[in-house]
Amino acid sequence: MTASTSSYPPKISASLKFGLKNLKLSEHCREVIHEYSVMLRPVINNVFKAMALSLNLEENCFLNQFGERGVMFARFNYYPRCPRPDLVLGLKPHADGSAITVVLPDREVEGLQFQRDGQWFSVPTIPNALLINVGDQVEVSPVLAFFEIQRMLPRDICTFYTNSTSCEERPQQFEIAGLNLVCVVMQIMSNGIFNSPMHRAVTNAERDRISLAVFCTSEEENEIGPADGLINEERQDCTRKSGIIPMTYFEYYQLGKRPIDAVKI
Ligand SMILES: O=C(O)CCC(=O)C(=O)O
Ligand SMILES: [Fe+2]
Repeated sequence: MTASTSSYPPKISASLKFGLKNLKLSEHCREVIHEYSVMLRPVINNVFKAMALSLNLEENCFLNQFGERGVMFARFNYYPRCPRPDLVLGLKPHADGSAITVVLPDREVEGLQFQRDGQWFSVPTIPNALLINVGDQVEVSPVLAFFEIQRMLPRDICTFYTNSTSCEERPQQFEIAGLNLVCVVMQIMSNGIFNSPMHRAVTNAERDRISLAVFCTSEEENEIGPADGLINEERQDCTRKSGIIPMTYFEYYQLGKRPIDAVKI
């Protein structure tokens, strides 16, 4: 599997369309993804620390729950251009099930939108920036932090995108090392203070759009609970003890439900 062009997104072999289930990552792509995940770790650590400090908590309290071996899984999204974006679902409204999600949005094409007060707002493109979706503090506005990074992913990582331009075909997503049970960790660890915002992705009439979302979830065996200092007389524990949801994230997704609702008391 090789990138056949230096354009962004690159054109790829049509054979990918038939073999997504059996998709084997080339050695080089594995290395790139690994390198990217290693580079993300200090970014993630800093975000967790900043979130804790913003609540006047001990700076490692979220990080400790996330664990040394927190899990990351990557989703490559490809949204083919469509002459009637109004008729096409890009990525339907959802809240991520991760603790935090690091999104590498398309450099040039907008498409990601967040909901506030029932209205959708587009996230502007900022070249060479990562978007960290850490939920919103007052239940209405997403807190997005943009981190300039020195370099973007090498382009051939994009060989995993399908190359359909048909708007009948739903945008493709596939995961690497996906999880079946996902917990809405951040909302739980912060006892409902940071809420994961609803967001969606829309398609573009003229241009294809791509993005890479890396979902960071806590170590699988960790039991998640509100951080010390966040439960008091005014604010009781508002989630069930274990953050694990008894149904898979994607079953909720299909039903258009929010997984967090399953663990709220
Ligand atoms: O395509 C995007 O910019 C966002 C993708 C996203 O929200 C997701 O994969 O969960
Ligand atoms: Fe998302």
